[in-house]
Amino acid sequence: MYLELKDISKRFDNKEVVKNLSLGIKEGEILCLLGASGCGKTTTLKMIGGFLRPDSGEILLEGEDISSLSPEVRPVSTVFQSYALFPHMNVLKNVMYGLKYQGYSKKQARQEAQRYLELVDLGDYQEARTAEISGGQRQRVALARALVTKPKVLLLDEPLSNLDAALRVKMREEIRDIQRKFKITTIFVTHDQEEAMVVADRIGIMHDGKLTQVGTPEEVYLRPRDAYTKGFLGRVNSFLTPDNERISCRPEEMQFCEAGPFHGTLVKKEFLGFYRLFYLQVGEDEIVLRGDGNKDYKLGEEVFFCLKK
Ligand SMILES: Nc1ncnc2c1ncn2[C@@H]1O[C@H](COP(=O)(O)OP(=O)(O)OP(=O)(O)O)[C@@H](O)[C@H]1O
Repeated sequence: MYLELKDISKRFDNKEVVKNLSLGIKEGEILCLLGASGCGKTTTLKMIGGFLRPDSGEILLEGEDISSLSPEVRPVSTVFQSYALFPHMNVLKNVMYGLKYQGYSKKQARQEAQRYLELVDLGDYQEARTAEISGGQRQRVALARALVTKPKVLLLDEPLSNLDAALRVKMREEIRDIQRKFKITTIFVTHDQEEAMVVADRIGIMHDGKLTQVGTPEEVYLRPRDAYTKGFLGRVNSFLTPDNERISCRPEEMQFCEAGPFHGTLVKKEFLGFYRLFYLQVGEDEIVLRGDGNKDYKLGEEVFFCLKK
């Protein structure tokens, strides 16, 4: 493995936040760490970036232990949620700043920063102040500043969380394109499962300081190893049959069937264009079924459903 976390742990006060976590990242891949708020994603990323020291365990990059290197000399660049750009500097200076400790002459640093701004399609914005450009452009400046140092690993901590919904969708594709263009080994932290599915080569699901599963988006969604992973990634419908048997399955494994054998009361519905979501109360449980855009049911109606064969 290119980057290896070996049994790393981190505790704050009396709370163990990362617990004997081991993970291997392949060269050139983009791995998403996905998990609910507080599960330890950012702490893990900070240990890889050098901003926190693990209490135990090793971090190996190409076989060498980098755990004791400070962030400035570690061949790892981090883009934080806030981007941490300097508002008093223009775009070019912000990117040049990344090269400050790398022994470049001013002229070389300028040329290199310009080259990277071209690569992220911001060649025309060198003189702009960061306050004058859009959120998506600021994101690309932060990426250029991180990449200009030619790190071996790029760390992205919830990089899209400050953008509005439409821009998030656009930028996640751009990040993916930039990552491919630079073939840079990347770890991307998010709590948004759709974002992880779209961006990642592999996803590591984190829960309570541990990894529950690591695999391709298809593997973790279609073959979740435990109930937490299954419930976290996508939705699980769980309900009691008239024979008191509990059935748990994905919404896409169920359909409306006039003949039953199951039924529930329609309590909520959402029209989403080419499909609708119908929420049914089944005893104490609420489940959701997807119907096509044409077929509608009335609120309060008793509707029948079955499991797909
Ligand atoms: N410097 C610190 N001192 C004390 N506790 C901390 C510190 N940093 C993080 N924690 C705690 O560690 C736990 C994990 O935090 P972390 O930021 O790693 O989670 P996360 O999965 O990234 O969550 P989020 O998605 O909300 O950022 C939380 O309970 C948090 O309060």
